[in-house]
Amino acid sequence: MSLDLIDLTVTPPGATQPLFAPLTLSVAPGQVVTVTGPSGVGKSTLLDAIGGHLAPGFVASGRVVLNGRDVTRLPAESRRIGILFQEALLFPHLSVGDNLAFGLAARIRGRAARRAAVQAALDQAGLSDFYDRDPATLSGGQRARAALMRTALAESLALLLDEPFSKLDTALRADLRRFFFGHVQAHAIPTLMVTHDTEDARAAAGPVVAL
Ligand SMILES: Nc1ncnc2c1ncn2[C@@H]1O[C@H](COP(=O)(O)OP(=O)(O)OP(=O)(O)O)[C@@H](O)[C@H]1O
Repeated sequence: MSLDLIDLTVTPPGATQPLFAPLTLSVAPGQVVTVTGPSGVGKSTLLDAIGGHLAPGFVASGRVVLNGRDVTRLPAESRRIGILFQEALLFPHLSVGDNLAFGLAARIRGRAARRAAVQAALDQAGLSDFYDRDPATLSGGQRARAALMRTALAESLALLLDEPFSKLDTALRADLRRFFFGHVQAHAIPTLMVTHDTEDARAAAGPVVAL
């Protein structure tokens, strides 16, 4: 799987200039490209444009190509690009485990096999006993970990991460980086990560692009 951006940029509502110079970039299968840049330059907006989630009034130009297919005009739900926002959201009406199982149905057949895959991810995230918990009862850090694991398990053709590890304490952060980047590599998922954390970039071990 590969992700290609061709002359991609975004102009905010009412502005005459795009936020950043048109970006052309190839993300190889399993590669993690880190995106940095000053506050307000448009890093989160770039991820929104790639995922097809731009807020009303923002206009993108250029192209987004996934596995050689131009997805620029496709709605977000047809792109199969997974996004992990800074404010990690879980579905409030599902248990933590069912949140992680969401999206697994197509890939892993059988309830027991799905439950085992989810439990393994929860164990990895230090959330072993959380399968049946209501997401509303989790701390911010626990929610961030669960959302990270849900994103890892979902069947995405590419992943976009916005400060994915910022809410986690140091020990867990190193563990989850290892898990997440290992997962991305094993499944050959091209990944773009916005971060201010130089340790994140080092662990990702891919190119760094400054907007
Ligand atoms: N509704 C809007 N109308 C016009 N401009 C907007 C609107 N919403 C956001 N912007 C501008 O879009 C720009 C890009 O914001 P974005 O959140 O993508 O930046 P960022 O690089 O991710 O910043 P940070 O590192 O602080 O999260 C900002 O300069 C912001 O002022």
